[in-house]
Amino acid sequence: MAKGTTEMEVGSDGVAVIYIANPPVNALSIDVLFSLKGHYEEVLRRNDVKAIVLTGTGRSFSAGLDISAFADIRKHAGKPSVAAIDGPALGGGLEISMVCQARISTPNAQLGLTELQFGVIPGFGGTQRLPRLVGLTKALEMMMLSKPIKAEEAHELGLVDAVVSPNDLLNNARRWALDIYESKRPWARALYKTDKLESPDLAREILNSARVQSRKWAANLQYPFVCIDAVEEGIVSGPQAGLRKEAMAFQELFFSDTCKSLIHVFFSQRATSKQVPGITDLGLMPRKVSNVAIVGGGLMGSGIATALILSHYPVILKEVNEEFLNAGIDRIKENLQSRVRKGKMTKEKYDKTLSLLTGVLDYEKFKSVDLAIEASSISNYLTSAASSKECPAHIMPLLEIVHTPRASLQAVVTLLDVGKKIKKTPIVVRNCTGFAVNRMFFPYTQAALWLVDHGMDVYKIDQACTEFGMPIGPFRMTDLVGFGVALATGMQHLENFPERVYKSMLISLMTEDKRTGEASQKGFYRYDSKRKASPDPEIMNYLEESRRIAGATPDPELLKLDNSAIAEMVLFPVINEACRVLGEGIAFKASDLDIASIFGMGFPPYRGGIMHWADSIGARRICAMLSEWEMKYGQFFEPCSHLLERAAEGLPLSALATKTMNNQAKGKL
Ligand SMILES: C[C@@H](O)CC(=O)SCCNC(=O)CCNC(=O)[C@H](O)C(C)(C)COP(=O)(O)OP(=O)(O)OC[C@H]1O[C@@H](n2cnc3c(N)ncnc32)[C@H](O)[C@@H]1OP(=O)(O)O
Repeated sequence: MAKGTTEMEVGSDGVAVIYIANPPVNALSIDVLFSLKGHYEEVLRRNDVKAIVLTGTGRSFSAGLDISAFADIRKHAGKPSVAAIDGPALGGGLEISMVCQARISTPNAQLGLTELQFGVIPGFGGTQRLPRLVGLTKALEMMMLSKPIKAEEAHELGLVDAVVSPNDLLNNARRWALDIYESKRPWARALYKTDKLESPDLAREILNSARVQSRKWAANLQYPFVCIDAVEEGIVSGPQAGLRKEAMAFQELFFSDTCKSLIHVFFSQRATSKQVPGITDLGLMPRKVSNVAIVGGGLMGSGIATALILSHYPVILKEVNEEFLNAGIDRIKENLQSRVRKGKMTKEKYDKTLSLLTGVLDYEKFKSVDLAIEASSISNYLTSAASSKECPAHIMPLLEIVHTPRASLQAVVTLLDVGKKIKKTPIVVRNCTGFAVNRMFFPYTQAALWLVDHGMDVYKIDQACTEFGMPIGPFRMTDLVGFGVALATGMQHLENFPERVYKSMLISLMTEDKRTGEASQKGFYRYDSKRKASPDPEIMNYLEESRRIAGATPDPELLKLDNSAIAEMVLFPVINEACRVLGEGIAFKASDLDIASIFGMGFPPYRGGIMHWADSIGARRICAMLSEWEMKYGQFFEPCSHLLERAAEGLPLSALATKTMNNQAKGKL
């Protein structure tokens, strides 16, 4: 079935208006592009058509290439085209508008070449036209950051020729197109503009600076550098050469694993709140939430309160006594003041936001709230919103909504809506120790401690994990969260999963000597006053004592492992635990765990998330490696049934195994 099309109407003024019609965002599917090509060929043949306006149906010009398709577009000469832009014009959407001779937009247009968020580069001429319309520096910034700009800035830069009201958009564009047709306005062709381009020497400096910047955030990635190379080719050898380099590079990148992974993340992130079986498919609508009450003003509660008042929700914060309440309010003030210090918030906005907060010591005002969130340990009668304890809730992009048996489905649907409104990515999980993120990643530190007790170097393990793409290694992370949290979390898991907790004494030994992580300026690393971490030779004493207590002897085989193999030995147990979380029904779908791993633990998005990455390796290989390690080193590595079943059947980890399907059919699950 065709996915989208273009529609055309020719007015008595001789202007053909072509509408891109592929709701909801007018993505450029193959059907749309072929239809667009057909309409352009038709208007070039028609004598009653003097000029063309290209626009989108609904409130979107176009969100760019339909990222499940690949297409090509040819430039059209002969009759002037003007793009009439309302809403997003992103990726290929902006690119086809730059092929037009002019662009008219409404004030709420968003214009950007956002392809790098999918691991590709602009493929419809954007690497050549955007620099020539807005200058090299701004063009590189927009492409590297995948960050759209608003109409006003686009107009100042010359990307948009006029900004008009939505009601005047089409008529303005028609008039503009006719003016070009009647030679009252220039026939502009962005591809050959040069007035915005910097001098060759300055351009070379700008391009190299972009490469240096990209190395800081994209050390493991190729596509940002491929984009810069395509831009440079056009500057050095001319726009046609640049187009050729861009087209070849785009095709190669579009079929890469990185692109597939990033597209998977894009759709999975949107699916976390839309496809929750047994919850979002019941026709329940989110209740209107005008104000929220929070029980508990600790790190979690004050973070949630901060996120809510930043999104303009009035919040009632309840604590057990004046001291705790003031402490909670002070945490929230500090969270806001930090934004003021960083220039993200004005003093006026600070005052206005803080005025939304009311502190109470009883439940009297709870009678008038629409939503209550418990962020302490009082009960599971309410919907408990928790995220990884290592990061304040207003910073954490992930919101784990714990669907306890007593939490109403209505409350969950409403919290999903509130979660998105406070700019979080919500996932629904069932209740268990550590919910999804902390449970899945508990083995991250455990496996690392096991490797260290068997002779491996602490800093080599961290380096192997950061080379894999994790933001920080397990030991640097343990220093960051603090040994108190690490020990408390360890106790929780030991109580609930004793058969698969590795009992290392290393952290306890260090804690006895007041080595408790970054806060004490020494843990696995030593920290200077600016929190810069350096390896600390003093930990050797603790390592030797820990190895002695563990009765572990250094394994020569382990010490030969390269960094890629070390990362697998740390992360395959994480995959194993993720499979348990999925198999036990704690998580509703594998893609939710992908999003949880990325947004909750910084798992590299360009690998698609923990389960997507696991499926790129295959259940069979992961199972075989874990089984081999279990034979050699013990139960910590024992593959779970979810993994074993899929390995046996050669299924992806996200698939329902035959046994599971049969059990469900018998009502056993
Ligand atoms: C030719 C080359 O240059 C390559 C390209 O063009 S690559 C594509 C570049 N495009 C983008 O980066 C834009 C991606 N989309 C967005 O940023 C946002 O969707 C939006 C700003 C356009 C709209 O945001 P919002 O209003 O929040 O709505 P959603 O994000 O939820 O999107 C609504 C549904 O549309 C689907 N969708 C969005 N963009 C695309 C796309 N490019 N291709 C296919 N589908 C797209 C999205 O998944 C939502 O679908 P759902 O089923 O409703 O969940």
